[in-house]
Amino acid sequence: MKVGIMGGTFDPIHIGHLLAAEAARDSFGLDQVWFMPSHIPPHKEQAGASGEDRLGMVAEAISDHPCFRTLDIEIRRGGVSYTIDTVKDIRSSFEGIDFHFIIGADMVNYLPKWEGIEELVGIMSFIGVGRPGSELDLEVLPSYLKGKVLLADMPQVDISSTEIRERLTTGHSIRYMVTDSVYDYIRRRGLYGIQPRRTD
Ligand SMILES: Nc1ncnc2c1ncn2[C@@H]1O[C@H](COP(=O)(O)OP(=O)(O)OP(=O)(O)O)[C@@H](O)[C@H]1O
Ligand SMILES: O=C(O)c1ccc[n+]([C@@H]2O[C@H](COP(=O)([O-])O)[C@@H](O)[C@H]2O)c1
Repeated sequence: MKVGIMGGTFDPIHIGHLLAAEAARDSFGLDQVWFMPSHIPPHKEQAGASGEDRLGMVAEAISDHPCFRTLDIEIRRGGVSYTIDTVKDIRSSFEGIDFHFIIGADMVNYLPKWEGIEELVGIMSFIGVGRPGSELDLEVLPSYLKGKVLLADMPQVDISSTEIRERLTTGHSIRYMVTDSVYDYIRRRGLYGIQPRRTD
């Protein structure tokens, strides 16, 4: 079985994440994609929403896709979510699965700085997708990453969780940047500084 892992902070999950996962699934015939929110993201500020809410939003966003699942291993483990630790854990729990880690172009360029990256590429490959604002040039990657990053075509969307949080705190619409179900979750829970309110 071929599984893509879509790791992220998902603060909140948006359509860029969903398109990336679907492009990877479609391009490489993945049987499933597991969405895995980090607890504390490495090399980035701690998320604004709790792990429970970020996992809840992910579950809402992917509920209608037959091949998408959530994976709460990093939220449960706590601490800083280094991918090398996670991959070693899941490798022993899910023997025989061929794992591919899905990342946007910004993360492809950042791969050489990942903890234990040389060991990590010996365990699994990466699927990279384009993202506006980040040049995707595999030629500039160090030799140990050559052939380890496969590319999936996706319609590029210039959306980030940062922009969504900023729009919410300044009272602007985020409709269509996230699924309706995520929008409802944010309103129901009063996340990112908005007043909680019923959505029914
Ligand atoms: N619009 C997008 N297009 C393609 N890939 C994306 C897009 N947004 C995020 N990704 C990728 O999804 C993964 C998880 O991203 P993350 O949850 O940090 O979202 P983000 O929008 O980059 O968040 P933030 O703005 O808070 O930094 C990363 O590999 C990232 O490159
Ligand atoms: O292990 C690392 O050193 C590492 C460094 C940067 C990012 N990652 C992982 O890459 C995924 C996307 O990261 P982010 O910061 O865009 O949410 C997420 O699963 C992170 O845990 C992992």
